[in-house]
Amino acid sequence: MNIALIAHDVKKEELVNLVIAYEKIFSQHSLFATGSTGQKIAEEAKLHVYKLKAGPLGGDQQIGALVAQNEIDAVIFLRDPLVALAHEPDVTALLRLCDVQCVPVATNIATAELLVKSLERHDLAWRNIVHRYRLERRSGTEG
Ligand SMILES: O=C(CO)COP(=O)(O)O
Repeated sequence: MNIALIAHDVKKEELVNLVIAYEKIFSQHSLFATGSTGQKIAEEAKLHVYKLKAGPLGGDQQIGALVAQNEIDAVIFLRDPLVALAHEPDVTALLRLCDVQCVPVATNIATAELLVKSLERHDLAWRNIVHRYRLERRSGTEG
């Protein structure tokens, strides 16, 4: 599965701790992250992360583009709920696209932990079936 990890500054430590605590599970998936979040996870959790741009410089939108292509299977986005950010529209757009594509998204640590445990139980395997079905339909219409 392709998992997107994003955290605002006050939540970065929390996200890194989650990744370290569930390193065994996260190491079985491909991780994508906005710039500074990805940097911190790579350094502290020692896992490979595909790093996109920093959130305020378009990283949220890049993750959103992957979600729109249905290339992300789950998003953990620990937001700072107490401040308004200059790139708030990007955050809202990303969450909207998750709803459009029915991508599971966790915005706090409690839900994030449930999502990680569901990865372990392969609860998201249905997404592979959907991917395969779409690919087959696409190749069927091309041929
Ligand atoms: O701002 C962010 C998400 O909106 C996070 O971006 P960084 O991971 O680059 O700090």
